[in-house]
Amino acid sequence: MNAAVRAADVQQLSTSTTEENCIGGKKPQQLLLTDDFLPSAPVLRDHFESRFRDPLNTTSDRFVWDYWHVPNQYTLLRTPADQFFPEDSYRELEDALLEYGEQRLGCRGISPIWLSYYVDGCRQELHADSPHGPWAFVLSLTQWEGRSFSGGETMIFQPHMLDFWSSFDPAKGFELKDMVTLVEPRFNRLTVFDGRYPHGVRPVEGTRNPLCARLVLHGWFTEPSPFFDGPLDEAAATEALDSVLSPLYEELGELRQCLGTLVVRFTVSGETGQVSNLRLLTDTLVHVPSDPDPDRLSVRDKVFGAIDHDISHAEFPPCQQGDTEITLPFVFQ
Ligand SMILES: O=C(O)CCC(=O)C(=O)O
Ligand SMILES: [Fe+2]
Repeated sequence: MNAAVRAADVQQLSTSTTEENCIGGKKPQQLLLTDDFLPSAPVLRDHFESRFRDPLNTTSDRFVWDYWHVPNQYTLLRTPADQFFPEDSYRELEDALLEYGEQRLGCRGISPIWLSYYVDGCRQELHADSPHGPWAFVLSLTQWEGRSFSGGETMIFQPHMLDFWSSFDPAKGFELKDMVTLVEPRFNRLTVFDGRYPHGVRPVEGTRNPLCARLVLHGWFTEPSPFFDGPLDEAAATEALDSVLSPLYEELGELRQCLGTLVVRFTVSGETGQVSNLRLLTDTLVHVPSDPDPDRLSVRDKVFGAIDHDISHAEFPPCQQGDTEITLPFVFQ
């Protein structure tokens, strides 16, 4: 088996699973890949190269790199991307990430973006980033094809590693590829993953030249928050939503413990105020393993069922100007 994933291999969120629920998926999402993410990626790459092309040129803009070394944990060179790139190029990058976050993840913010390069000896050992936001991202500017180093893949614990014994097979050997998913940082690939899973960057070996290094932009999507896209008056919509959400939150609070973020999106008809097209945008909801529920997926089904039922029956005020899309996150912590 090839341990590296291709974009096509990555799980897509199913929009329909159990008979009673319309929303929901069998498993939480862990990894989302988008190749050819940013049209201006070559411009960013060119800018990086222009700063290193002449190693004997000592203008002050060369002195922006932090050699970040935490013994046995992190070794890489990094700089804040907003100070490194020209304003226009940086704006394009930030806008594309914000748009992706809003449309695809229901997250309205991003953390400050780092630009990091990895030459021989650089790496990130296993760690988890849960406080930073529900999704970590890595946008690669690495010339991956024809690279002169080994390593450099993002490695992410496979979910069964956090529930080791229930899937343990004593008859089978077990190697790195069976424990982690390796994602190649191909040029202009956006890798988005649930940073709560232990993850890292495999040691880069073989080049000391920044022009040949692993080069990535990275950070976190933050602020899962409700937003409204359409003509419905936000104050009126909020009032209608609140009357559904109070009992729903109470109901969800009584369920067994879950951790993660669910984001749903639905359409409110301008004509009738009724809800349709309720769907799940993202889902990282996991059942807390120490909670003694023999059927560990059932709590997810209960959550989906409650949200589905209550949101589908919400009544919004009609709005002559047309339909409104509402995005609504549920954060379980
Ligand atoms: O560069 C990567 O692939 C992962 C980066 C990461 O995990 C981090 O910056 O926390
Ligand atoms: Fe990380």
